[in-house]
Amino acid sequence: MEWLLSIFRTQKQKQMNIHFENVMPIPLSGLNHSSNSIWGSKFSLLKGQKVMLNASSGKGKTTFTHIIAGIRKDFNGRIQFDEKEISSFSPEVWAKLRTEKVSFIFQDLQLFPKLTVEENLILKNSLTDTFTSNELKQMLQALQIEDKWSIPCGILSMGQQQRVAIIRALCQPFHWLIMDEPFSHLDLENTNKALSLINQRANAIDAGFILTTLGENHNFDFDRELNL
Ligand SMILES: Nc1ncnc2c1ncn2[C@@H]1O[C@H](COP(=O)(O)OP(=O)(O)OP(=O)(O)O)[C@@H](O)[C@H]1O
Repeated sequence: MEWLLSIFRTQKQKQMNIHFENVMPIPLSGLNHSSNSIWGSKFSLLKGQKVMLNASSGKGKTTFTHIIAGIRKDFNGRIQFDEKEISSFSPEVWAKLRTEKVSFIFQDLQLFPKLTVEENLILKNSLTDTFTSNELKQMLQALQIEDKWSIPCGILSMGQQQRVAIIRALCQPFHWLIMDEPFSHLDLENTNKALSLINQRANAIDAGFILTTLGENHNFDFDRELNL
């Protein structure tokens, strides 16, 4: 790793595993899937693993992330967070999970466009008081957008917005960080910096992450590669 940010406090947590059994989204169930596709198969993602899900457009990357986020329930099969089946979770359980255990970067980012970078970050960070203002600024600096602190997110470039969304997703405790094509508007240098930041934060808290991509090269040694 080329640089290290010193703000990430080491925090050991009892992390969770994710188990998949014969998961098949209903809209994709009539299609042919390759023999190494995760759809319809049985596998587990173990705590702390760094996972890449690589598939071409339309294969179901977003569907996969939305199913894990509890946003979509139109699938057959079972998914368990440790021994608990996610289809049984109430909205309250999902809300607690999303604050404390699973963080997401959705493809459409879901930033508040009229709010500044600072306001977008503080809104999320204040739920768990994970970082100080100064630490947030250091993360912006690490991703070369420190001059955007007071700028409304809606007028940033897409690549700048992606970097804000990445930092925002780090502003909570998590066992897993799920990211749907988070670097699609970033050049290689910024992709490497962002992935390094994510990895440092994940390592500090023993967390894992799942990153979907369209097959771009990442200068990173993933523990596991999944296909659709
Ligand atoms: N609710 C739905 N009803 C019917 N078909 C759907 C539904 N949601 C997704 N699909 C279909 O499932 C397929 C996978 O969509 P998805 O958005 O998950 O792909 P993706 O791999 O993320 O694509 P991209 O890389 O272009 O973002 C597409 O053919 C899409 O039209």
